[in-house]
Amino acid sequence: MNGAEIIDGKAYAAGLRARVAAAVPAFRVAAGRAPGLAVVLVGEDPASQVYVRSKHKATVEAGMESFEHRLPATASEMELLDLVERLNADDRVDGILVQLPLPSHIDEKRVIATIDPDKDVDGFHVVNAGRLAVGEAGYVPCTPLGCLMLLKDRLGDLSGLAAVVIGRSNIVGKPMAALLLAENCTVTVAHSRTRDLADVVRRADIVVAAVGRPEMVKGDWIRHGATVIDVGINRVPGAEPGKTRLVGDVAFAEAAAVAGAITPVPGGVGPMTIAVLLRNTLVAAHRRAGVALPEGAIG
Ligand SMILES: Nc1nc2c(c(=O)[nH]1)N[C@@H](CN(C=O)c1ccc(C(=O)N[C@@H](CCC(=O)O)C(=O)O)cc1)CN2
Repeated sequence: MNGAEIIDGKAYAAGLRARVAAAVPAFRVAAGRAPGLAVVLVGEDPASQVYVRSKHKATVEAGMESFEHRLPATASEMELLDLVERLNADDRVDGILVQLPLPSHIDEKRVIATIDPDKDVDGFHVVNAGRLAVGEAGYVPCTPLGCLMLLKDRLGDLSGLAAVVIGRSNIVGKPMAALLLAENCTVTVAHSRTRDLADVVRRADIVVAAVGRPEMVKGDWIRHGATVIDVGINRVPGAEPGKTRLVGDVAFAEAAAVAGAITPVPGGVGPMTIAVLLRNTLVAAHRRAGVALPEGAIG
């Protein structure tokens, strides 16, 4: 029996995008310009092209200015670094995002390190990772911040809850753990070397799965009533030859039978990524222009 509440990330993301859009006109009046987001795509990765197009559309729909830069897959690291430096110096640009993954000849760390931390709306720069670790205001990576918003929307106060984050990437696992710790959860970060992973997960009130392995987390790993956030987006062969379908890192049907609430894939965490990007860009625009963002404007 499927007993879990299905957490509708698509609906929550639509609400957040509407709140961001509603706050833009007041910023335009106060600053005399729109918030600006620059997105850089290197190469022709099909999924990245879709995400960058969606970011442009969402930015324009929110009333912000979108600066899209596309470089060929053959672009040198130096060309990309020069572009990032130009965006750092451009006053119309509040947020800079370099779409990942980058072609293998480009050093991702070097590119991220070149972005001005105060325009780093992806929250990937070590300065922002450090700010998050010590509880200072900065920019938090969009996917984990989106997960936290969904958790707080369902559970309210997270204090004292046992949370397990499966995966320790710099982009999701580590910032997710820092965010949950800041909410006074007791946090365990599990990974490929964790022993008795199923038992570790069974103790959790909150499970965040971010490993990138299709349906790895089984239903009998989930504690009755737990809240399950599935960050995985894995394309696997579909029922018909030549077709594919998306699945998460959690075996959805099994887990939904025991969980209290669970995010679906698609339609769970994924749509939050772009909504939080707009939220971070709005925050960056206010900070850079020295304009106060009204309390509670974007939740
Ligand atoms: N610089 C960055 N690069 C990448 C990031 C990022 O946050 N910053 N995240 C991902 C890709 N991504 C945004 O860039 C992203 C991934 C997924 C979705 C989404 O809405 N997914 C849908 C399903 C989409 C589909 O059908 O394929 C869902 O889960 O419902 C949005 C954005 C890597 N790169």
